[in-house]
Amino acid sequence: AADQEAAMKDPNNWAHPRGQHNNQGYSSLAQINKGNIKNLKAAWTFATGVNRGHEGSPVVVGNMMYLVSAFPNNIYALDLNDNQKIVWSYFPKQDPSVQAVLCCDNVTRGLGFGDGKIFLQQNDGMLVALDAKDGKKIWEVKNTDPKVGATNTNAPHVIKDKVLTGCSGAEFGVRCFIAAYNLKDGSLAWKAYSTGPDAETLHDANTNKDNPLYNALSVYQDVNGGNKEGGSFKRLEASQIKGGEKELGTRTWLKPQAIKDGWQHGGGSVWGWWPYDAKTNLVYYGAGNPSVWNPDVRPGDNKWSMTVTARDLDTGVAKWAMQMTPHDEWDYDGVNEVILFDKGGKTYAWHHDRNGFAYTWNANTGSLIAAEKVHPFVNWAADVDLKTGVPSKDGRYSTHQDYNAKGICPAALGTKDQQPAAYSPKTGLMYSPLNHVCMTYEPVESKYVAGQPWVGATLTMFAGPDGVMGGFAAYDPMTNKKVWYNKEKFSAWSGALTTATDLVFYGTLDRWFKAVDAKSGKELWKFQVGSGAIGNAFTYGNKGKQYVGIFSGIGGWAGVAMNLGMTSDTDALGAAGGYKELTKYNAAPGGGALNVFAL
Ligand SMILES: O=C(O)c1cc(C(=O)O)c2c(n1)C(=O)C(=O)c1cc(C(=O)O)[nH]c1-2
Repeated sequence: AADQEAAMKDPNNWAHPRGQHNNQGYSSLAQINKGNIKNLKAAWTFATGVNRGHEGSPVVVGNMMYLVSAFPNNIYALDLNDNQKIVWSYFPKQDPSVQAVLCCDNVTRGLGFGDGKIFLQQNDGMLVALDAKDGKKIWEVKNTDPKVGATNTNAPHVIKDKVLTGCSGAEFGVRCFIAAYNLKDGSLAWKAYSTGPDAETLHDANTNKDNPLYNALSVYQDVNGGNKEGGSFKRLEASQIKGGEKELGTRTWLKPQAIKDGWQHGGGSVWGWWPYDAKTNLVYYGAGNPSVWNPDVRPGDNKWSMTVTARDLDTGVAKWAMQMTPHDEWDYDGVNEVILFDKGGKTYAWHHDRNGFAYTWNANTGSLIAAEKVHPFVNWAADVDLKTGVPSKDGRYSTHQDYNAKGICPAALGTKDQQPAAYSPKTGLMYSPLNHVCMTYEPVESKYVAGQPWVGATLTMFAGPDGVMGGFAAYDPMTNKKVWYNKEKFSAWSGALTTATDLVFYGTLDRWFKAVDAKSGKELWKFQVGSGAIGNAFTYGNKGKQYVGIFSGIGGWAGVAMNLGMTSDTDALGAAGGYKELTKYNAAPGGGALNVFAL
């Protein structure tokens, strides 16, 4: 959309959920710097009145800021030129029962802007276009159906003449997808499923042309019965793999399964942040775990769950797709954001996966340049083969029905979850919030009933070997080697912001909003906000002044147990036990507010 493109050229705006189409979370605003940051003070705050986890960030266009709360997804449009007066508000009517179908708290990750409209993806599946001027509804479409367990938590992404949205529900056996709607009238442009026939995953003869080995029917050999207790999977080497196969979205769901044609309930949720490269017209996104979490009842690689895909924006057809965790045994969703960056005239795509590896691809071809563990505690796999993208699994951490596998690192919520990393073109480094959590994982038998939870595993979580639950680290994306690492008491469940003055901002679950030196990680400033922060740090300019901000409001998977007062170790899929100390830092529940700072 022309107005969105124009807005993104002015660094005073934050017109995209991650600032720009490249998803870097970077701002060229430079008023706040290492010298004066000690003078950074609270400028204004805004309470959303909603006491659940607040993720994402507002969007800012000119003098207007648009923000959305956790369920029921109330929107406020504030005039930054008039003391943040409420110009309009929009309170959608949603059936409260949808809250029971959201797996990991009542979160939403923000709004989209473009074509004079504000786009809201409601938790209940409605995608709504509002007039940015007065909040009047222009169109709405039903994207997902909570009756079958499908919901939405992603921010709508406006790209050219389309708005993209996704699908959550892999804990309910939903067959998820990414969909593109036309900005003008909400008509469907294309929809690409994560599992199923090529005609529905939108793979064609040219998909993975540059890397035919990504199109393998099988990348592991069963050892001692594979899925059976005591069994495991040996990686096939590139020379042993036959590539160029078709229809893998159905053929990698082998039999016998818990449910006939498991791909029809195969998960592959899509709820991250999606970058776009105008040079190639490619949009990138990750798909989540295969349903159900019990791996024994879905033999095979379960494509294209756990996959990063690059699609043509106009047609939706996949240019390339690489599966990161074939035959997932741990819920290592591949949904985490992809970040695009340029180096030496080439564009690369970077992705810190839940499985504990950071991946760098040639953005255009999908060829893998580097894949490394983000932290040495990752133990389920030793390494990743750069030719095939396949990790070598360690049988000691394979999971099997009715067997409680212990000491698996990372835990299901990964070395990073929804919280997006940021890139600085000034330092050439990626900055990633980290979870430092390990788990026990016991797959159990579970029957599919439409609209009911279909998880199929019990887990407990605990701090990793450093004795802390989280951290924050900088990586060189050309090698994925760590440059510096700070420990955090809890997971850093908040998205990062980098600025032209080599500052990196992020929030913590124990209520700090922090700025560190991008070169060294040294802490330069911190402020205590009203509740744990799981939102994304962002910045904007107004009347010559730079502001930085962040939502506070504890929640998400890490905080949902605290919000609901759950205390048994396995509650909230293991988060209740793992994050029980959060109650020492947060008054339950939630506490949604926006916190904004300036010099
Ligand atoms: O499979 C899914 O459909 C699905 C959806 C979501 C979501 O929509 O928030 C999460 C997850 N899975 C998930 O695995 C996960 O770790 C997670 C964390 C969060 C969060 O907001 O903190 N959401 C989700």
